[in-house]
Amino acid sequence: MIEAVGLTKRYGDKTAVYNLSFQVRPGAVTGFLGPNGSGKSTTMRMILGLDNPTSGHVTIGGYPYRRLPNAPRQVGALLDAKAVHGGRAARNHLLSLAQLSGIPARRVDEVLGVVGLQDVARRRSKGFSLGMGQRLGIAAALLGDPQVLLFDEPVNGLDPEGILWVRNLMKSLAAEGRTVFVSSHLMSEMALTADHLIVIGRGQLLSDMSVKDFIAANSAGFARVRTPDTEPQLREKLAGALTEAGGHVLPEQDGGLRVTGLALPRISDIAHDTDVRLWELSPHQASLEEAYMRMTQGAVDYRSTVDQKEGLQQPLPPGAQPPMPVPGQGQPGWYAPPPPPQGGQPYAAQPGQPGPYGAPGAPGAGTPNPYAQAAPQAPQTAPGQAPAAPPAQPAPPAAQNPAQAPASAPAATPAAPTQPEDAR
Ligand SMILES: Nc1ncnc2c1ncn2[C@@H]1O[C@H](COP(=O)(O)OP(=O)(O)OP(=O)(O)O)[C@@H](O)[C@H]1O
Repeated sequence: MIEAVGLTKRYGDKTAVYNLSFQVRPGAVTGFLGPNGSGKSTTMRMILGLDNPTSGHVTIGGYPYRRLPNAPRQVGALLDAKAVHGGRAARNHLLSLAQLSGIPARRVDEVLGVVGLQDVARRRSKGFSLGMGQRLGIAAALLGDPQVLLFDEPVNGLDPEGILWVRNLMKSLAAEGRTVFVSSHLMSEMALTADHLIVIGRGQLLSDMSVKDFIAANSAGFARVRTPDTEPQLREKLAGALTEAGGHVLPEQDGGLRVTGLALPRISDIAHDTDVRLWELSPHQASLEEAYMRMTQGAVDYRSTVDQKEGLQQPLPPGAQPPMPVPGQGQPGWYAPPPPPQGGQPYAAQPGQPGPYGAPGAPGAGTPNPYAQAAPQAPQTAPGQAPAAPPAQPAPPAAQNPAQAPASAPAATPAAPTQPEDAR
């Protein structure tokens, strides 16, 4: 098991990871998610003893990595697939790692077979494609047949066959009782691979729960309703009746309606009572991607301005803040994001009403939220709005202790060594 307690890492005045506590348990694939720059790699490096925490600690099986007896046999890691000597043949690269850890040469050939590189084992890795490099990094991680495995973006650059292979590999490693901790930005892939999720934003814990619970906590099911295309007035009639009955109705691009707050049989009864025929009435559950986007929306540091224009970012009413995640909690009652509107802002909330996606006010209202992004153009005092956001950077509660300044390059190196960030 990996256990982090109050893990904090500062680089000068930049807080990369702040007060992070979590456990990664054996027998499951635990996904590690967060927007760009949220501190995933920094956390992994601290787990592997490549960076020293500014405060807090992290252990593997009860030991800090550097004090683990025979660490390369217990922990395997893929942090940066490019961190290999390109002039060396793949097999020689693995052989040198094996020799350093007292691992027999036959294991090198075994792992080359496992990752499918046996035919190119004698080729120099500098000629490898991105995907072949990833496979070599995974082979290095598997070399010591370790109980604990960390993978930072393992499917990066892999083709669909390779992605499927990694998915099955992760699952089978976990099924053997190993601890598998894997970061990824590919939500659809994580939904298929991970059992449990740890989500961070701006270095802090946003969520620690099963994939199923994460989706349930950060989204709500909705019903899709379609009335006959040939009679648009029926759609308006039904939308009015559903709203009157307490439903929350959003138009969809194809002319359908997205309804929350009413059970399917009730929607059917209302349609019947108002004399509206239905062409569709179907239940829907948000995807992991939708739930993740909703959870992390307030903790994204780098966002394209084009995304907003194209509707890839959810539209908000003028002046409103993005929904604010609450560390360690889900956000019950949030609905799956609606499709991008066809121009205009059809979902604008009325002052004093819940947000356009059914968010019942700002989650965690009254609690300072370190993740909310400042929206400089937003007026802060209009009624019915989320409260003003605190500064974008998480504010450290205490001044940094000079005695705990970031350490210099560590001596220990995991199975797939990387250049320690501190040493750069
Ligand atoms: N050696 C360093 N010196 C200064 N700042 C650093 C250093 N390493 C990381 N950071 C900063 O710490 C923050 C977290 O970076 P990190 O690489 O851990 O994020 P990440 O979640 O892995 O991002 P990505 O998903 O883009 O890989 C970033 O703001 C980054 O710029």
